[in-house]
Amino acid sequence: MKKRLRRTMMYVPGSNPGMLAEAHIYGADSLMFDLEDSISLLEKDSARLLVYNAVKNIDYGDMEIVVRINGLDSPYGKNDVKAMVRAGVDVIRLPKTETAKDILDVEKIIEETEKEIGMPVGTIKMMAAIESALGVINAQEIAKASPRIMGIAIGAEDFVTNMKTKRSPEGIELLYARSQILVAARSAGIYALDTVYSDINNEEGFRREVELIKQLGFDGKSIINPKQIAPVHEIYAPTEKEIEHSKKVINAIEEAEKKGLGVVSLKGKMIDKPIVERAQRILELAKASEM
Ligand SMILES: CC(=O)SCCNC(=O)CCNC(=O)[C@H](O)C(C)(C)COP(=O)(O)OP(=O)(O)OC[C@H]1O[C@@H](n2cnc3c(N)ncnc32)[C@H](O)[C@@H]1OP(=O)(O)O
Ligand SMILES: O=C([O-])CC(=O)C(=O)O
Ligand SMILES: [Mg+2]
Repeated sequence: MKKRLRRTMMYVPGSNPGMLAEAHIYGADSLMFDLEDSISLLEKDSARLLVYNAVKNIDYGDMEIVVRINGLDSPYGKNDVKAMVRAGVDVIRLPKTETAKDILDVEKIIEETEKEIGMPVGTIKMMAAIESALGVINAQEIAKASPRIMGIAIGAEDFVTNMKTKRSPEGIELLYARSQILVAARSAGIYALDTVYSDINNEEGFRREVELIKQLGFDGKSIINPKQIAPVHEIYAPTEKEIEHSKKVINAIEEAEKKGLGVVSLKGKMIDKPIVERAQRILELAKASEM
């Protein structure tokens, strides 16, 4: 699977033609067209058609196109899946995923549609949003349910509702779910995406949350507004100091390897395999951030 940066995945309501037409100009890493909770029941069918036409006709370039479908327990889910495979989206995101079976049921329709239109089976990737206690408990089986799954995400608004609480600035109510989702994603070797921050004018609060989720280990965040792109990219970018240090680590280990050593010290600190891996990741992120 192509390695991508997924620091920002921006929701775009599928019912808004203006936003669908312009969403790619702001520079998010991925766009996520929504057919689920931002769309009223009256607009479900027209939004599906709008998103289908947008994906078919607008040149989004290299940008990753994700579509959040409605669940198969709704009257819209099956048609959403079929239309989005036909449109040729990169990723179908299933909301409110609770079990591996939820994934397999959607995958079956994806595969049938791929075969119908002569698309190689496996082309369309999947993503699961985990938004309930049951989903969190089953995070590991969800993450491993299919080789199509490129990542899992937490959906905190639904999750806190299910948990009979609400979101706080510190996010203590999300710590267990975030950690569980991260561990599940890492154990499956896939991406982990954090949830939306709804207060779009509170930049300070947003930045605090982004610092927290970066430190926990998330690859990035679902966002809802172009204003949220720059702070995330800025916070995820490695500092000059980190880049310089990482280069020294790589040089030191290369020198050590020439001498047949697996561990060396750099300015009195031990350098071995995990530290080298971290340095490599920082340099990859720096390259991708065009630093
Ligand atoms: C719990 C959940 O399920 S969350 C996921 C579902 N929610 C969503 O998808 C909501 C996505 N976000 C939005 O619809 C909007 O950002 C809103 C309604 C929250 C705020 O909208 P606005 O008040 O218009 O925001 P703002 O004034 O910052 O917009 C500035 C520009 O960015 C555009 N824009 C704003 N949000 C988006 C977006 N998500 N995607 C694309 N373009 C956007 C606006 O159209 C506007 O463009 P213009 O200057 O050409 O007119
Ligand atoms: O994906 C998200 O973060 C938005 C969402 O559905 C939720 O929070 O319930
Ligand atoms: Mg939700």
